[in-house]
Amino acid sequence: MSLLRTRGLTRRFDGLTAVEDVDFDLPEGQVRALIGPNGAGKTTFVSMLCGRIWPTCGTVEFAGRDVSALPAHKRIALGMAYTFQITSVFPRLTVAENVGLAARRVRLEGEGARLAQALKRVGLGAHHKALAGDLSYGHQRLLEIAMGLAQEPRLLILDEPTQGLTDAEIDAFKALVRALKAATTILLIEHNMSVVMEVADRVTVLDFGKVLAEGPPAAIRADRAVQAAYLGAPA
Ligand SMILES: Nc1ncnc2c1ncn2[C@@H]1O[C@H](COP(=O)(O)OP(=O)(O)OP(=O)(O)O)[C@@H](O)[C@H]1O
Repeated sequence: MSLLRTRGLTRRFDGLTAVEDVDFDLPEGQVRALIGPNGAGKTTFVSMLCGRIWPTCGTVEFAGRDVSALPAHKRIALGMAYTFQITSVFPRLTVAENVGLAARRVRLEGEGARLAQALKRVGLGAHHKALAGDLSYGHQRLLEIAMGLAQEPRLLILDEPTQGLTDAEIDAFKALVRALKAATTILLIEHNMSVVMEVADRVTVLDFGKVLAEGPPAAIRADRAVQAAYLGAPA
């Protein structure tokens, strides 16, 4: 059974259709990469999954339930966690306080061991007392992932998690995704193809708001239509 499913998901902004009629199925336990050229509709699509923006039409189902009309905090309570380019990090709180706040959003008590574990998993264990705003950009990205993990989600949605990370941090991120895989379904928007090739079970390609291709990473990389979309040329 799909943990996440959309049918006919569409979003228009004024005259522009950012996401058009997307049917998407993500089985439990899978790591799925969502890729596509700039402006393809990736962030708009995942924003509708999370309830950050409303679709123009279409449905989102999560864990067998139609969540299309649920606001974001109710989807989080059902087990959907997401990161959107450090938008949820409070810079004047400590790293530990940020993770504790994230856990309490799903009414999980911020009990020390679990929160420490979330920080350790992303390699920030030694930084728990630091002010979040004093962390490097890459560390703030990792903190946001720890905040998601502290919610013990069934589905973790990551919007460009490796953007701004150093090579060493990217390697740590790849290891983290492999380690999480047994317990958490992951959907990640990713521009770095080495990350996609190494961690994704399957890849969905969006282009002009529509699904252009879906399949295993190696097949997607070899797909002429996908290559053409990135070059902006017809296949
Ligand atoms: N709030 C908005 N108002 C108007 N147009 C928008 C809005 N948000 C997104 N768009 C447009 O929708 C299209 C898809 O944007 P989106 O950010 O979802 O693409 P993306 O694939 O995530 O791009 P990128 O890889 O550059 O982040 C773009 O043409 C964008 O300009």
